[in-house]
Amino acid sequence: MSQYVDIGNLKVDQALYEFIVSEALPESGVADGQFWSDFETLLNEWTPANRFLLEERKTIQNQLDTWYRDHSTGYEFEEYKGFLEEIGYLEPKVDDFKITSENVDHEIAHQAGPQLVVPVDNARYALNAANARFGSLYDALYGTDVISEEDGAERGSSYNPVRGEKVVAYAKEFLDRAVPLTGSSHKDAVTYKVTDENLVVTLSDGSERKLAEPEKFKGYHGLPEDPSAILLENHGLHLEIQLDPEHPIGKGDPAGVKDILVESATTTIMDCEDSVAAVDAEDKVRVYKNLLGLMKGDLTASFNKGGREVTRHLQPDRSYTTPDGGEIVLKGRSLMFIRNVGHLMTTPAILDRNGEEVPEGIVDGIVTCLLAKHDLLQNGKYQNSDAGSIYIVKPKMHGSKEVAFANTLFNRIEDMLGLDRYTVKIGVMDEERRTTLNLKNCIHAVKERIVFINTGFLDRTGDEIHTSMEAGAMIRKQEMKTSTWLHSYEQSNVNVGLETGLIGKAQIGKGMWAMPELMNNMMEQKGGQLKAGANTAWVPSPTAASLHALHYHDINVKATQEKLMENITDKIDEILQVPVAASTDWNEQEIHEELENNAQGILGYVVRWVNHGVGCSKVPDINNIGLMEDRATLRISSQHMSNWLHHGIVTKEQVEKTLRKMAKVVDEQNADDTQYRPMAPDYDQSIAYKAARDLIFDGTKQPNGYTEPILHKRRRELKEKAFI
Ligand SMILES: CC(=O)SCCNC(=O)CCNC(=O)[C@H](O)C(C)(C)COP(=O)(O)OP(=O)(O)OC[C@H]1O[C@@H](n2cnc3c(N)ncnc32)[C@H](O)[C@@H]1OP(=O)(O)O
Ligand SMILES: O=CC(=O)O
Ligand SMILES: [Mg+2]
Repeated sequence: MSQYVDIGNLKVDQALYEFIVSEALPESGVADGQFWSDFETLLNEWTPANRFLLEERKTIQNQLDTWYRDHSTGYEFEEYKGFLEEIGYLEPKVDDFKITSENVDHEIAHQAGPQLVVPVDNARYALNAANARFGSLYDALYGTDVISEEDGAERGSSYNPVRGEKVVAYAKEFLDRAVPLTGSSHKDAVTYKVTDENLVVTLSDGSERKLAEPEKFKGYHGLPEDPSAILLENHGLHLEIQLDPEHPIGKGDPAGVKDILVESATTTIMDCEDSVAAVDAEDKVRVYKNLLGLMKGDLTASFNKGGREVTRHLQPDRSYTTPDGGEIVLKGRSLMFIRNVGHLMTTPAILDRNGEEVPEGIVDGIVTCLLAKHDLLQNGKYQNSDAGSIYIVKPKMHGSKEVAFANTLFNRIEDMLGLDRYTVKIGVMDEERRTTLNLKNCIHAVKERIVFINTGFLDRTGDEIHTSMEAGAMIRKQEMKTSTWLHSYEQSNVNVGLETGLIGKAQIGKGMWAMPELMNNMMEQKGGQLKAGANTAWVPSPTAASLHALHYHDINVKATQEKLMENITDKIDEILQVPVAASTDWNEQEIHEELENNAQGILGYVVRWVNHGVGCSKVPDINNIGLMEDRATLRISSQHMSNWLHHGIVTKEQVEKTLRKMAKVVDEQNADDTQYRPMAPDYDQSIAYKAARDLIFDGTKQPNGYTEPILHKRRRELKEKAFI
């Protein structure tokens, strides 16, 4: 239960207060008294504007609901578009402009590469993510389905040499594409050595080869005639051939190659939003503590792995001898962004002068920038931003006024923390329909500090369903992925990013691969995001980052973007194609499948969120494929079920029955977890089950279809019960 400290007219939760005063403020150059008085002023000034924007969301949604109901027998597209313009949903477009963001780190401005996302409340995972700048390609291949288990290549519990051979063959074929030898293959190499500042590779027939592009050789470890590592670079990304003829793997390799390290997550998003469950000050402090540890470089996590106690720290930088005998130092860690929460929620961590919870987005903005200031002041062991910037990702904003609000907030935070103007950079999630349609205006509102746009297609799909809830029954969830609106939204995002000058200054990013176990499919499909114009795309794990990194070697992202610049067209009319089903004559089996799949995902995710405070989980779907579920995927499933219920495709009884059935399935899936509290058979006693029900039965009433109001309420209810 919260104990509050009175600071001016604010009531600040004791735990948060103590963390800020004793850990976050010292050495930040910001004085305690001034900090709290500025905090209060900022809240007084900007809470009303925040509330106003949320009211505007409601007004717009009500107008849309009414319009769709009034046009239930059909409408002309131009009439619809005219209505959207009239209510300000479609904004008048700003004149052409280019962004002017400065002091942007190389990894964002110039280097195309994977972007890893991690729930920052989990120190073990967050450290792993920050360290995922380099990863073992052999491990990523061996441990995933990229290498098939056919012909004796099963994963098994001990090392399988047949599988090992396939891994090595795959990796060397990759080397032949990324850093080819003149007229030969890395498969034929028997030694790698450095002669006259060049990489010289001897083949089994005794002949010698050089790299087809010798300048790709960047450095080495060990002696030139007997190196233990060779550093290469392709498309700006590094890879390291590790040599050790004594190593169990190196021993079996003609050239003693024991592994190939690949530069993987060039950037990482430390997530305070959809992948965490932070409902009160206690949770927020856990999130902030980890972030401070990451910014100062002293975060550690100790845990038992495979029967051994392990303590994880941040990785140091990597140093190599250059071909001419000098030194090259590479960053050992991924460049970190911090994703704040959006404008919607309030937090009980601080109460204002009226005793009301304050906007969580404002608290996140102030506190996370304060934490990141330690990086700028070089108070820690390592440097995150060499360019002196703080990178904040702002999710779930609707239209340019909301982005402008974030911009003003960041101005105020900079003033409050003694930071130069535009030190705080912003990554804008393009994940709400009103932002997609007005993206150029949104970018304009932050043109001096924007460092990315990203198609968060998961939230965006949830918003698509909720926005047009009254328009009719939506197509099936799986069909959304190939629908017109989604395809044009993705294209439009790239077009607008290119048009407003993001190349060389900011990232054009694409969304999450939400099937962490289907890495082979990822390898087949995720390169498509780069061909479509992105220079970064989200991955759910370090392993996925190492594998996705190969796409950046195979595809010349910069050339692709430049080519796409030649064909920029307006996609608004296609984006406005509402995904209402043309026909609703799905058979019983199809309806059943849709319901069960959604219900299983919802329950499987919500039970861990509400009962255990876990914000991101791998939950099996009805085909038993583990899917990454977070609040955005929950938004889709719950809104989809609400939509079908609302339009009579399914009945309340059918939904209740499905929920009860799937709750048992989820209980069984969690049977091995001793901490797990089953939902069946006392469904009415399970707070988690009730949360899942609310999300569906009250889904049409949730603000923009968001799941956080219900999740927070139910999690707090559970925490209070546990406290009593
Ligand atoms: C729509 C959106 O907003 S998407 C953004 C939000 N989503 C995310 O952030 C996804 C983050 N990913 C995750 O949380 C996890 O990968 C999950 C929940 C999907 C799967 O987690 P698990 O079932 O524990 O994964 P699994 O057992 O396969 O792997 C665990 C190992 O991988 C590591 N790992 C998994 N995901 C990550 C990650 N994102 N970052 C760093 N390490 C990770 C863990 O540290 C662990 O390794 P360790 O034992 O050495 O510490
Ligand atoms: O935040 C990402 C999304 O897809 O939503
Ligand atoms: Mg999102």
